Amino acid sequence: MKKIDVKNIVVGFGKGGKTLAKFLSGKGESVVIIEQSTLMYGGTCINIGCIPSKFLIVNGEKGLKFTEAAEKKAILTGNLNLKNYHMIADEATAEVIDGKAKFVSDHEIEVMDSEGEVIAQLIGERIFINTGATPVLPPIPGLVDSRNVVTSTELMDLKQLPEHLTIIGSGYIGLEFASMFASYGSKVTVLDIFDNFLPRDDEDISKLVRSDLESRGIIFKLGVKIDAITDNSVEIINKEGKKVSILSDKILVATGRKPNTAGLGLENTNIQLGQRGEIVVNDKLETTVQNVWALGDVHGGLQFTYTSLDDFRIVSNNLYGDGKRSLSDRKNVPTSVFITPALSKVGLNEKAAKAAGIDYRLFKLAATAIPKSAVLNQSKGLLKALVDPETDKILGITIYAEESYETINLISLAIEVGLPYTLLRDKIYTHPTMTEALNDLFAAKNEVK
Ligand SMILES: Cc1cc2nc3c(=O)[nH]c(=O)nc-3n(C[C@H](O)[C@H](O)[C@H](O)COP(=O)(O)OP(=O)(O)OC[C@H]3O[C@@H](n4cnc5c(N)ncnc54)[C@H](O)[C@@H]3O)c2cc1C
Ligand SMILES: NC(=O)c1ccc[n+]([C@@H]2O[C@H](COP(=O)([O-])OP(=O)(O)OC[C@H]3O[C@@H](n4cnc5c(N)ncnc54)[C@H](O)[C@@H]3O)[C@@H](O)[C@H]2O)c1
Repeated sequence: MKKIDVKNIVVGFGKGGKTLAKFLSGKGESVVIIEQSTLMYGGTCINIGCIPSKFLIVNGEKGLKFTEAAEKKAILTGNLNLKNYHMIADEATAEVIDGKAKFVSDHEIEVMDSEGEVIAQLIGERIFINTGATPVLPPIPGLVDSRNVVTSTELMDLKQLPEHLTIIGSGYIGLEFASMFASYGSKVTVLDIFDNFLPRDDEDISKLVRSDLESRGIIFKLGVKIDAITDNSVEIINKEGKKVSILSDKILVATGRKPNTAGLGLENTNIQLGQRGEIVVNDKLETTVQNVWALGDVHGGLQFTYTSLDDFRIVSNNLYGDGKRSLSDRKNVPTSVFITPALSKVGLNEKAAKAAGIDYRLFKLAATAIPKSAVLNQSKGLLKALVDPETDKILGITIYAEESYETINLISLAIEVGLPYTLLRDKIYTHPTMTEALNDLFAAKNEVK
């Protein structure tokens, strides 16, 4: 068994952790990164999250057969996994240890192999926890016993397209996978305990998204109680109190992801957990134990690859920069749900502005007015922007339109630096692009009075 005394231990090969491991080894410091699964070098995003799901979404839209797309996806993730492994393992002062990490005290960690055998004992001057999140499995009778219940990870690895896919949860994963599998030809039903579809979006946007998804054959049953799951059906009680059985050859559970701290041995430390099992951190991502930090999904809050990457910026800035970067700087984080077309947002929408009592001017444009929509043969969608009546600064935007996942980053920057909307309205953009919609969106004729 190895005994290692090292300056830096990174627990989990996630986005924030691997970027930090590379950064620290680049400074010539000793770093050990511990990863429990060889299939997960590089973390959730590249192996079982963003990249494979977006690859399948894009290829479904292009009309590829599911089995062919799934095979190509496996090659892509395999290559990325290997590249990520070498990115750290090839560094002179870094080492990758395969196994599950468990704290035995504040700065001591044991690593176990798949049989639970301890294969290494480590003492780290600094420890960075980056263990991500795992799917929440609601206590629905039959859920754990059904042979056909899957998480997003297993669903993406199927060899055959399910004929009837039922999805429990209408959040990010639920909607992206509904859109994806509808493209491949599955009959998709989406269930949610809440009746309120896309509860944080403006009503005109959420109604439009729902009717567009329904027009592609996706069935929504919202505000339902899921009574039981069998091998081939989901039994629900609908809003009218009637029992309904939904034929399903696969059932995707997409009811949220919780911080992954199970088995990490935090009970052997002074690292505090919050009410939802998240590692409690301060504004600089320090845990309640000195020289132990937490990055990414495991500390609660937003669950995105790009926020985990930003956690790396906070930690590295505090270790080696001016120490000024913190979680409170994280404002106007853009988001995109990769349905077809994509739903992207940054800053305030009408709902949030009204709730906060913030005055706004509203601009609205149907995506059909954008020339590039015709080029892409996708004219569905709606753009809404809120502007401060006093300063002309943009308060927020919702873009439900093709390629909004690109355009949103420009608006996020405009909000960050406080540009007036007139600058975006009058800027020269290349043509034909979805971004040039900003010329039109902010035109006087599109202000809603
Ligand atoms: C299907 C899906 C699609 C998604 N799509 C997007 C998207 O389009 N855009 C986006 O920004 N986000 C997306 N996300 C969310 C995003 O993937 C996560 O927020 C992000 O990957 C979290 O990264 P992380 O740094 O917290 O850790 P992770 O990347 O989750 O890495 C944690 C690592 O720690 C390892 N680990 C856990 N416990 C231990 C232990 N005890 N010992 C050793 N190793 C351990 C795990 O095996 C894992 O490799 C998606 C997620 C899913 C599931
Ligand atoms: N494009 C992206 O950036 C992207 C894509 C996928 C995932 N993600 C990240 O992954 C996280 C997890 O995604 P998710 O979709 O699992 O969670 P989510 O929180 O986005 O949605 C969960 C949904 O499940 C519903 N739900 C909860 N319990 C239920 C129950 N018992 N029965 C029926 N419905 C129930 C909720 O009402 C909600 O609509 C997201 O929050 C997001 O941060 C991001």
